[in-house]
Amino acid sequence: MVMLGGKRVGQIVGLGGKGVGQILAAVAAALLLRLFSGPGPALLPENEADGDDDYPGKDDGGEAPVTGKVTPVTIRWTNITCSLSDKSGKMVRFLLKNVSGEANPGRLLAIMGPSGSGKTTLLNVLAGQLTASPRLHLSGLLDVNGQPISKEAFKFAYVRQEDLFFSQLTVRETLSLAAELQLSNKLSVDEREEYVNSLLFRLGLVNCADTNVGDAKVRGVSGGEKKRLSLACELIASPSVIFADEPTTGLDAFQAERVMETLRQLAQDGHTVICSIHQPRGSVYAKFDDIVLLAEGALIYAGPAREEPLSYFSKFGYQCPDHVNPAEFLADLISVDYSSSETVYSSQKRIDGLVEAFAQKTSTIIYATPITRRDGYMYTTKSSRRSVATKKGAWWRQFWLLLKRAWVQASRDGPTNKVRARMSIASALIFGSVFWRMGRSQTSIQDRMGLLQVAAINTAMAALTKTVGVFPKERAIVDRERAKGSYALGPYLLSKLLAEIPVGAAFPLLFGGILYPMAHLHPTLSRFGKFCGIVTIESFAASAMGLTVGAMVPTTEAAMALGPSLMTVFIVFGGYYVNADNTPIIFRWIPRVSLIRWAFQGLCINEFRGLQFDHQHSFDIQTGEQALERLSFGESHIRETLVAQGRILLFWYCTTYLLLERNKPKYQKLEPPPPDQLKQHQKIESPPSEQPEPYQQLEPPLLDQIEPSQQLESPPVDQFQPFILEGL
Ligand SMILES: Nc1ncnc2c1ncn2[C@@H]1O[C@H](COP(=O)(O)OP(=O)(O)OP(=O)(O)O)[C@@H](O)[C@H]1O
Repeated sequence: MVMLGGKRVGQIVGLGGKGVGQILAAVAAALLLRLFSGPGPALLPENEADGDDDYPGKDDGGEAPVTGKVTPVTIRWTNITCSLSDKSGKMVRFLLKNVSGEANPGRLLAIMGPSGSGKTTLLNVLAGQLTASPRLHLSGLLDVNGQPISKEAFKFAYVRQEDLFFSQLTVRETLSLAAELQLSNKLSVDEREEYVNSLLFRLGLVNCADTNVGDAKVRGVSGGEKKRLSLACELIASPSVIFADEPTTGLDAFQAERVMETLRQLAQDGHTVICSIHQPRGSVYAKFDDIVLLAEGALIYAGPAREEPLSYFSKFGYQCPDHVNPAEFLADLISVDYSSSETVYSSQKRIDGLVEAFAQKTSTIIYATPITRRDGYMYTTKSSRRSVATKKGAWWRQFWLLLKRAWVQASRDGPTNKVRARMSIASALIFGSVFWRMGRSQTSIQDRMGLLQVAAINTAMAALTKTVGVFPKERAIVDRERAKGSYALGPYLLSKLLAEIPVGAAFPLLFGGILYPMAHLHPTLSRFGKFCGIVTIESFAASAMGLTVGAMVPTTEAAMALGPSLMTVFIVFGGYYVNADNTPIIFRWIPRVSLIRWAFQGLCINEFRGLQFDHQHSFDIQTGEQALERLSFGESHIRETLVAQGRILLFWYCTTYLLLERNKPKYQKLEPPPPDQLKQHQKIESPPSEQPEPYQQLEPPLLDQIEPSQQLESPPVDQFQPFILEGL
């Protein structure tokens, strides 16, 4: 039995006591989705779909590292160039220009630079996470422990700027679930719990462990705690390298410091930590071991942090005044000052000079340690990001875990559920008042049709807007988790479908339960039951359509615009405004796929069949069957409309599946650098040195020490002294 947070999933989802019918339906749906999702992970690259992980000692029968152990990884990047072209293929600008550097285990490297300087781009390139675009061209070399690698060749964690979580789960539940999904059967329940506790402790999350993560609607943990939770989730698989994109953004100084301290400690534990950061305060800067300074995509400095960059720039006459935060000094030094045309010119000249100066010595990266080749320790592409989905039984295991999460998220989301309940009650009361206790007069026929049409529209719109409002955000989380190989798409979609049934059914039932007696619709219990069944299925079909819309477009705003527009088309062809028999041939297919039309048709058949109306003239409608004839619904049955709605629901679910599968994140390929740069690279790499040399002492600055007020003026480029680091 799957355990999480001390509760049995079977109990939580409440499937056990709901009867065989639900279970059979669940199994049938599972098999269907299983058919679509195939046996393995839905997202992993093909070359990862077979074989076992490679890890040191595997050949000796050793165990794969699971938790806690960190394999040291040195990453070196050389001549990374990223350019952007326009639609015609003409290159328009460089995002990164010949950037080289190195990150070592046990050290915290900060990529610093002004906004738009290329920090995130570089971080993404190093993590192999630069989103693919036909307009981007990326070249360069990336080595891991001295070996050229392709993507995903080492265990890495990527903590992104936005922290995305399921808001209704507590910190502990979030971490436990991530551990269960990622560690699969590698640890026993007790070991896993212990590991989660140790992570909570290590990242200072013990105090908020049982607090909901929260979101914009309901306050949960603080921004800093969220960031540390992101880190904790990423640390589960014991990554060698941790990438963090602007981890302090949006945090107050205290929280920012705590997050950076966590990163520093992780570096001290043996991880290679690389983060991008805009302008840290002095105490944060003091935590960095190495820094890379970027301006407009070009390298201005790469090497040890703290005093070294200050002494490096002082040799060009840029002296950091006493008691000034070095990070601020460096930020000012490499930023363009837009206050006037003169300052723009002079600051740009200064930056160009510094870029030029560093480029002249770029073959001499001034790191303290050389890369040591770990022979016989060849990383392969089958690394940490293997999915548990390839293991036997993993599909069902993922399904139950995700079902539990989806249920917790749906059932605990009090604010959303309250709003939905209020809206259902309010609209039922309004419609019930407008169509209060309809009689059997001739005019009541039109009223009945009008009411059934607005009931169908209201139900569909409520379900659609709820789904498009939340799904794009959830999709971002799921995309990230799937990119890590945590689970396949099939179990996710099926668990979501099943978990949302009880909550999703509650609102149309509430709506029907109030409206039906108020409007005095066909007063038999079985008709009332069928009315509720029709609107409930319609609500699920509209939700499924909302999922497709959410999977189709990138943002909630776009989904909010597209979803209702699409629904309007289905409303027009919903059977009330345009008679099915009068629909132009080219539009005949629309009523067939309109969930509004099938719901309306089902509701009309349910309401009118067997009803007698008061009549005075021979041309009056006397029976409900005659009314149905006028709508061209005379021949059909409720079962037919339910089957049609079921088909529509299935269609939207399958389309969602295919879209999610197709729109999975794709990353830009790193091409080898052009031959001239490659030659340069080979020159740097060979012969490998025995011992690193400290970089050669720079010539004394040609410029006299300048006054602090003049410090950020640019010295003439030709006066820069190139300096050579030998021995790499
Ligand atoms: N896919 C892309 N298409 C077009 N432009 C891009 C793309 N990716 C990045 N850029 C541009 O490249 C530049 C560098 O972006 P990047 O996000 O790396 O900067 P940054 O230093 O991280 O900035 P910030 O500190 O503001 O986050 C920006 O001008 C950005 O607009």
